[in-house]
Formats: sequence, structure tokens, C-alpha cells
Amino acid sequence: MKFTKMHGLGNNYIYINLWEEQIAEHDLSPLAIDVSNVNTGIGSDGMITMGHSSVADARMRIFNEDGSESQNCGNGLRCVGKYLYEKGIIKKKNLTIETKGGLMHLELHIDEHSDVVEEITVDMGEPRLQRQQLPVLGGPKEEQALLQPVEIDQQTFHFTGVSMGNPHAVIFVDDATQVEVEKIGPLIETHSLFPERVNVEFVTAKNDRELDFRVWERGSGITMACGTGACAAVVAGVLNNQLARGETVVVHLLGGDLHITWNQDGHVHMRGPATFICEGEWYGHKGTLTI
Ligand SMILES: N[C@H](CCC[C@H](N)C(=O)O)C(=O)O
Repeated sequence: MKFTKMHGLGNNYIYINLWEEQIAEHDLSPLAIDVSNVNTGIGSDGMITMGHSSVADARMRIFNEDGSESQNCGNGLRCVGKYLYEKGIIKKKNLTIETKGGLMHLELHIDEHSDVVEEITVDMGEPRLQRQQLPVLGGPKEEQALLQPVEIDQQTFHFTGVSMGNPHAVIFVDDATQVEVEKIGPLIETHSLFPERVNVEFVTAKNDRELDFRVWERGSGITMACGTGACAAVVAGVLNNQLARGETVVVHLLGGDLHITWNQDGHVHMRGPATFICEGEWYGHKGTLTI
């Protein structure tokens, strides 16, 4: 099976072109677990498929390292946009990608001399803020989870719940760069408050247009960056009067910076890079999948 490995600020996935590789839908989760394994597979935060859509230019599906499928992936969307353009599959500056979390609209920023996609802006749509839209328990389902307490290891954390198609619990801390993410993250990810688990972001507003950010991703653990998480963090920052609405916020992730704006029209825009790493042929595992 042919694959392409790409990353968005270090958040890396194995990309499969389903126009070329016919893989049964029921094989995708086991395949994601296999290819993501750094010892017996290729090694990545998960797997992303790109293929035909009847409602958009292409359809993207995103699978975490543990095989669980998510509704959306911000870093993945940027990489898909770059892949489709530079491979000549969809040679358009503006394109739409279908995800489980809705239709995402991309604008490619292309160097006119080299025809290389340097950055991508994604309209990630409107955040979903009701508890039932994450989902999260612990209060009225049609209300927001704003600074809702959760008890972890005799410590109380206060999270703000935001969905970008996928669920995020955003926690404001004194210094996001000093949080023991690997200790606290998984305990919140799997807490009973979150029936479908949750992505966990630890953030610190340095001022009203700058955010320090660390993440424990549902199904993948610590990653260098999380695009939907950065969007959710900016929305949570505005809701909690720590960030400016309608202004571009620089989010400092482990892997670099994303520029996020929660526009007055309600849509969240994310701008950042996408990078090819390598392409290859994966031979599968005897007895796991016949590739
Ligand atoms: N772990 C996430 C999916 C990947 C999102 C992230 N890598 C991004 O760039 O948005 C989830 O289970 O919802």
C-alpha cells in the first residue's frame, strides 16, 4: 500500500489516497493502529484517508494512533489541501473538504514562482458549545460547560468545553509549558464526564492575542500540535474574557505557531503550514491485513 507521511507543526499522519488504494471501510481502524506503530509500522500520530466526496472536492477521514476515528483534524486538513494541490488532484486555490465534523473550506497560499503551497487558511466553521454537542456530562445538556470543575488526583481543574466537530476540554493554567501533561491528560481524556473521551488542552494567555498551549490528544496522547485544539482554546479564551474576539491570536504550540481568529461571523479561521515528509510502500503484516 502506497502512503505519504506529512506533518502540520510536527503533528504527523500517514496519508492514504483512496483514489489509488482500495481499502475496505472496516479495515481502516486496524490499519491506522498498524501504520501508526513506530516499532512495527511506519510511526505517526495516526492515519488520514483522502478520497471521493459527493458533496465536496474531497473527503477526509482521520484515525488516531489507537484506531479511534475522530470528526476533524485541523493539521490534517492543511496537509490534505497541500497534497491535493501539489499532486495535481485538485488544482484549486479554494477548495472544500468533507469531514465527519462538517464541510471545511480551505484557502491555499501559493508561491507564484514555485507553485508550492506555503500556508493554508481553513475556515473551521462555528464552534459548538452546548454540553450535548461535545458530549460532556455534569450539567444541563443545552448549556455550555464554562470553567466546569473536574476532580483529578485530589486536584480540581476547571475546563471549558468546546467542539470543533471533535470534543475539547480547555483548561487555563498559570504556565502551560510547565504542566505535567502526560500525568493529567489521560486522566481527563478518559474521565466519566466525557462519554466519547475528550482532547485536553492546557493554555496560558500571555496577553489578549497570544496563547501558550500544550495538548493531550484523545487517542494519540501528547502531540506537537493540535489544530482543532488551538481553535477550541481561542474560543474558550474569548468566552472567559482572556482573549480578544475578532482578532488574530498567535497560539504557541510545541511544534510552532498557528494563527487563529474567531471572527465576528462566528466562524473560526486557522492559518498555518503543512509539510511533506516522505512517500513509500507499506507491506502490511502477514495475517493482519492483506494489502
Ligand atoms: N485526537 C483528535 C483528532 C486529531 C485532531 C488534531 N490532531 C488536530 O490537528 O486537530 C480527536 O480524537 O478528536
